[in-house]
Amino acid sequence: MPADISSLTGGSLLVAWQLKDKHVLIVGGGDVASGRIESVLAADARITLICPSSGLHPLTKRFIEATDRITYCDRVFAAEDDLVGVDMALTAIDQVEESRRVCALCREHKIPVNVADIPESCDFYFGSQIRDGPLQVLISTNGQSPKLANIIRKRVEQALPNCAGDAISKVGELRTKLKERAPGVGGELGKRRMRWMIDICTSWEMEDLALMDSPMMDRLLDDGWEQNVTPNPDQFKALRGRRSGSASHATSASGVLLPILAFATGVICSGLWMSQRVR
Ligand SMILES: C[C@@]1(CC(=O)O)C2=NC(=C\c3[nH]c(c(CCC(=O)O)c3CC(=O)O)Cc3[nH]c(c(CC(=O)O)c3CCC(=O)O)/C=C3\N/C(=C\2)[C@@H](CCC(=O)O)[C@]3(C)CC(=O)O)/[C@H]1CCC(=O)O
Ligand SMILES: NC(=O)c1ccc[n+]([C@@H]2O[C@H](COP(=O)([O-])OP(=O)(O)OC[C@H]3O[C@@H](n4cnc5c(N)ncnc54)[C@H](O)[C@@H]3O)[C@@H](O)[C@H]2O)c1
Repeated sequence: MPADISSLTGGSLLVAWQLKDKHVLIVGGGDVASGRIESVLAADARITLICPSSGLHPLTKRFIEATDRITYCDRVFAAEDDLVGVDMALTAIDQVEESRRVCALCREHKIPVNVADIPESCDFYFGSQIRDGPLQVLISTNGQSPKLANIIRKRVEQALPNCAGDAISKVGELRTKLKERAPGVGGELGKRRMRWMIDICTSWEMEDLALMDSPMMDRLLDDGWEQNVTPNPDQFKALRGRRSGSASHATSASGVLLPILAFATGVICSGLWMSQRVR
């Protein structure tokens, strides 16, 4: 909590809106709309795009041709019928009065809306985005300077490790495996699970996490979670080394014992045979 609560103002709520299989209406098909399409597709939503074909940006055309997740309507926005079943609306048109009309209809139907040319009419703003697999970074200047958002994004992008997206994917897999072993929500088990994940994420470098494969995750859960320890990568390797070391001791011990046993059996058998012959 900040020392001065009165400083908690003047921002917007930063959330990662889950749009999977939701229905997004995009009005307009120009330059800005093509960027919206990309963002919405990345969120696994379905799109209805309304725009006369004469106004389509080349990138928008490519999106329409490349995926069946876009239902394309070659016409201008008509009326509230176009809003039936819509979970979110985005307008990116060059007719400000028409933008206001679409926005007013969305408000009537309680549909969250972004109006590219009128910030005051937006329920939410877009931001400059970095995507690397499951990693998503959004830079927002809260409407003050989109170009500076773009410049800052490029600097942040350079500062991020190349393996960040891979590391997150691998940790995601490990968390899923852990939850399969230790299922349930909350309680003491939940606390222990969270503590263990926090310790792994803090004691392993992202580069090491990114290199994990499925068998290695299973071994980390066997040697770490099951034993109630959080080995760092070096300790984990040493633990494994000791295990395989003791396994090879066993192998070498049996390698020595077996010939001795075979020899002894041979001596006994030939002794018996000899004694038979003597009789
Ligand atoms: C971040 C980004 C995301 C995206 O759109 O995906 C984004 N604008 C981007 C670029 C950009 N937009 C504009 C320029 C020209 C230079 C300039 O004006 O600075 C450039 C730069 C360029 O093109 O290089 C012009 C512009 N933008 C808005 C208006 C209307 C107005 O302000 O009245 C006008 C016309 C102004 C006029 O007529 O003068 C409004 C909005 N633009 C926003 C987002 C939201 C606030 C985000 C924030 O502040 O953080 C907000 C409020 C609504 C929204 O769009 O959701 C994307 C960069 C992506 C990237 O490259 O990484
Ligand atoms: N928010 C931002 O980041 C941002 C950035 C640049 C520009 N803008 C503003 O956003 C608006 C769109 O910008 P753009 O570069 O994509 O413009 P654009 O001219 O490339 O595209 C406008 C599109 O709207 C379509 N259109 C117009 N009226 C329509 C209607 N009634 N129904 C359906 N489609 C209709 C046109 O056919 C065209 O495809 C402009 O007003 C611009 O000033 C916003």
